[in-house]
Amino acid sequence: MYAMVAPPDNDVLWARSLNCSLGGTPALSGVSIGIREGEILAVTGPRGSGKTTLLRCLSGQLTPDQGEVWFNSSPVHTMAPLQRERLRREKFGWIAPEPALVPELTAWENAALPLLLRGSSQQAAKTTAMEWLERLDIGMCARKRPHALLQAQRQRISLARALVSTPCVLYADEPTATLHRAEGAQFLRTLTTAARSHRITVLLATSDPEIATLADRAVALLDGRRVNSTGGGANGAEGVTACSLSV
Ligand SMILES: Nc1ncnc2c1ncn2[C@@H]1O[C@H](COP(=O)(O)OP(=O)(O)OP(=O)(O)O)[C@@H](O)[C@H]1O
Repeated sequence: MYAMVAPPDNDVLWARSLNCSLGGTPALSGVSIGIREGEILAVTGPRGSGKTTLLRCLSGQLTPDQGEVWFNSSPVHTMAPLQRERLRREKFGWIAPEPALVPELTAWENAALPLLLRGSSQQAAKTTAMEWLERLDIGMCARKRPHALLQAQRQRISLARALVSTPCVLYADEPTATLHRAEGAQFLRTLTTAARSHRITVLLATSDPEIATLADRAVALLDGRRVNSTGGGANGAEGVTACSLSV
């Protein structure tokens, strides 16, 4: 008999024995993971190792074939689709490898979208979006449309859009994949600093071991399974430095 066990109290996200097949391919096989509140956790592994699938299962975008996903004390794996959608909208932020912005909207309008969709007034949404653009060093781009911006600026706008409603958890799926190395490093410092100063938990999927060192801890995947972790930022030393910055 399979007994359902509640997750540990100090884990904001917790998953047990996730199995997930996509188009007949086993993308995750028996993956268990716990993420503490405020932690920046890197999920590492080569292309096709299951990082995106794990983030999608943990964020309720994908229901695993087997296994449990808990967010605080709520079982995500048994939620109805509408409940999961509300959870994603209200508690989670997502940033993808490509900055998928609405081309007709300005930078601040793109960043404000989650607030407008939640019913915030135009003025309140604009004020908050502008604050986030300033914090992420792209205040000067606020009135420009995506086509007039550099890729690194566009990706910062998608970061502002992901953070504008101060989510509990930010899922960042290879967020620097389309940026040059130096831009990517700067972007990640901004992301981790903003997350730490607002106590936002981060799940950062990356195939780059160097990027994983910015995290507090790293878990590694290979062929859809957990393998020995490859480190993460020296017991949070990076975090201590970043916390002193005022983003
Ligand atoms: N929509 C899909 N249909 C069929 N197979 C898929 C689909 N999406 C992913 N897969 C397969 O599932 C496995 C895990 O893919 P996933 O995208 O989670 O890995 P990843 O580590 O995030 O890789 P990448 O860095 O390339 O995104 C791979 O074998 C991949 O080919």
